Amino acid sequence: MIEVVAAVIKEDGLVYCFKKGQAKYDYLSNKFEFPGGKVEAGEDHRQALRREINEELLTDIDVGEHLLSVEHNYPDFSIRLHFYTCTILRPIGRLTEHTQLVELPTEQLLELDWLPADVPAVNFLLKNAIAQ
Ligand SMILES: Nc1nc2c([nH]c(=O)n2[C@@H]2O[C@H](COP(=O)(O)OP(=O)(O)OP(=O)(O)O)[C@@H](O)[C@H]2O)c(=O)[nH]1
Repeated sequence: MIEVVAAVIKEDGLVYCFKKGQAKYDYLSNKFEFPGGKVEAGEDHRQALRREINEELLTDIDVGEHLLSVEHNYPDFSIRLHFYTCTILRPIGRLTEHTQLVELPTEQLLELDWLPADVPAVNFLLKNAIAQ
């Protein structure tokens, strides 16, 4: 099981959604996801998330509360994906790994084509937004 961390960044009521480019497997390519990546040996989740955001968005974040964790089996590998709310500390420098950034109100998130493992997280955000 691969441990992966992902950042749910919300700014002025909008959620930051990132489109992947071409990936190793077609079923991962060009889908939307939350920025982040694999936890490396010796790192805790928050360290991993800050490192990944430094690399992918060329900026810094504060990692806030843990939202949920989900397990997903892709045809070729399995991940455990941990979502955290994050606050961005300065503007995004540049996208080094994604082809597009879309900022959407929570209610519109399901309009995007998400990685399958992210759909439970999007539903969680929706449910919480409605509950507020
Ligand atoms: N960062 C991130 N990865 C996700 C999400 N949902 C999801 O299924 N994943 C998958 O979890 C793995 C994350 O590892 P990674 O981001 O370090 O992957 P990588 O750079 O090696 O990319 P690659 O495996 O496509 O070459 C990828 O296989 C990615 O497709 C998500 O919301 N954020």
